[in-house]
Amino acid sequence: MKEKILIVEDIFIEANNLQMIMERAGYTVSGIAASAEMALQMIGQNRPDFVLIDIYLKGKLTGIDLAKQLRQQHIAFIYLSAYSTKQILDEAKATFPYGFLVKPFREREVLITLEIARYLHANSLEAVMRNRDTKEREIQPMLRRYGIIGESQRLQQTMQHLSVVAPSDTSVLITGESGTGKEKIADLIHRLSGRASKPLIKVNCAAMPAELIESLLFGHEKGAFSGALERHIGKFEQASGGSIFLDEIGEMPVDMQVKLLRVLQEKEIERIGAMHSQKVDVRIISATSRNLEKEVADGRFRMDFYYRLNVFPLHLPPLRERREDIPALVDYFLEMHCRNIGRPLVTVTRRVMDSLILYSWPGNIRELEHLIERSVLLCEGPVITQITLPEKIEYVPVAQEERVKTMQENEREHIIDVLRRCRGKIFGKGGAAELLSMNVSTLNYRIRKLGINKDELRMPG
Ligand SMILES: Nc1ncnc2c1ncn2[C@@H]1O[C@H](COP(=O)(O)OP(=O)(O)OP(=O)(O)O)[C@@H](O)[C@H]1O
Repeated sequence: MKEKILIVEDIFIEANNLQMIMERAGYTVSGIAASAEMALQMIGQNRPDFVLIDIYLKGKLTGIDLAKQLRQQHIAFIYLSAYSTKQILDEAKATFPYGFLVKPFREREVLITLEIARYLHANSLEAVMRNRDTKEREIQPMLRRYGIIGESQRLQQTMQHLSVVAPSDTSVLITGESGTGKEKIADLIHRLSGRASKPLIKVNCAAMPAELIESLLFGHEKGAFSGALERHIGKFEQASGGSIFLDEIGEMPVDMQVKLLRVLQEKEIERIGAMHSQKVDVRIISATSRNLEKEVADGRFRMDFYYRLNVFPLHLPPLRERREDIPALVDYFLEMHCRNIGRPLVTVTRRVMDSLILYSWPGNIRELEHLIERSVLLCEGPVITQITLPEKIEYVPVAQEERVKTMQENEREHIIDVLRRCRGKIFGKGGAAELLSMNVSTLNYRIRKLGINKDELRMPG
């Protein structure tokens, strides 16, 4: 059975025409709403899979207003419109529709647009992450496309939370040590939000001179202070309609925290020297490597500001707490840096990989990335046989032979063990899939993924 579709269109003949097209193609039309308000009511009673929305509607809300709400509810939508100005088109794009149909449309066009929309919706990062059954299989390539490497439970949990918050306008506070990927995650939140077509403006709060912060963030009028030779548009205005990333927010001086709090509450800014304040529509994503709760307790960070920023916290664990991600990250950076300098792929020996897994990575992923980049440049053959880790920094005090096996290594060994017992038989009675209570395709996928080959199935010795 195909999806349920709600049509939001105030011209009866057009709505009726669409309904016929949909039903002929086997879709169920769950209703026709003549306004956005009516549509919201109908969605509350009977949730559709897709909504076709006319942009210009009777009533207070436009189709674009409705779309913003649908995005928050994770319902896919396609716009219908007879004409559109550049401004309307920009606004529509910012809501990330799954399609746009220009009236008058032909049946074939409508059906193809819907097919493509169904595909996009089913394959969006968010959809994949929401569907627990497909997660195992599809989440990695999807995250990889966004340059996020790591299969550890800890990282996956953070990504799950990210997929929930990204499409909304909620303020997010990303915490984690330096180099854990906070900026990368901020990029992803913006790209997965309805604001993706608008700018993401990044501000490093630690790098701004205290006396210039206000003018850099909010802007100033010409002549507002000596040296203000021209009008300056601040970062908040530059981010209009998009997001602002306040990195190292823990470094923000207390007097500026008060001013920023007002911006968050009133959604208004005032250029220095301006007569009036003005509205801004900006989503705030902030990050810190400090423990802000401690900063609040010590009186260095305002509690009210902290709570405003921390509506949705996302934590990135340090690399030493997710060592199982190290091999995949090493391979990723090896491939990336070899490609960058146009040389054939190099690998590392098992011994080198073990030492990388054991190291404590105080600089986290950034440190690992730089080390691999350096090693690729220095390596002359196809294999890196030695990597010198910084001397001053201690190895984790676990002897090599006592190293705790990663979950992947355990899984790999367990699957090999079972396959040996079944003499390589995977499906059918007494096969490995049955013994492991896994379905055959999942087992085959894991075998490929873990790089298990036939030679390993021979009994040792
Ligand atoms: N999961 C990941 N997969 C691949 N690369 C990653 C991942 N996370 C971070 N990186 C890379 O590691 C480097 C550091 O990441 P990023 O700058 O986002 O860290 P950060 O936490 O913002 O650091 P800082 O607090 O010092 O600003 C970047 O080059 C980034 O692309």
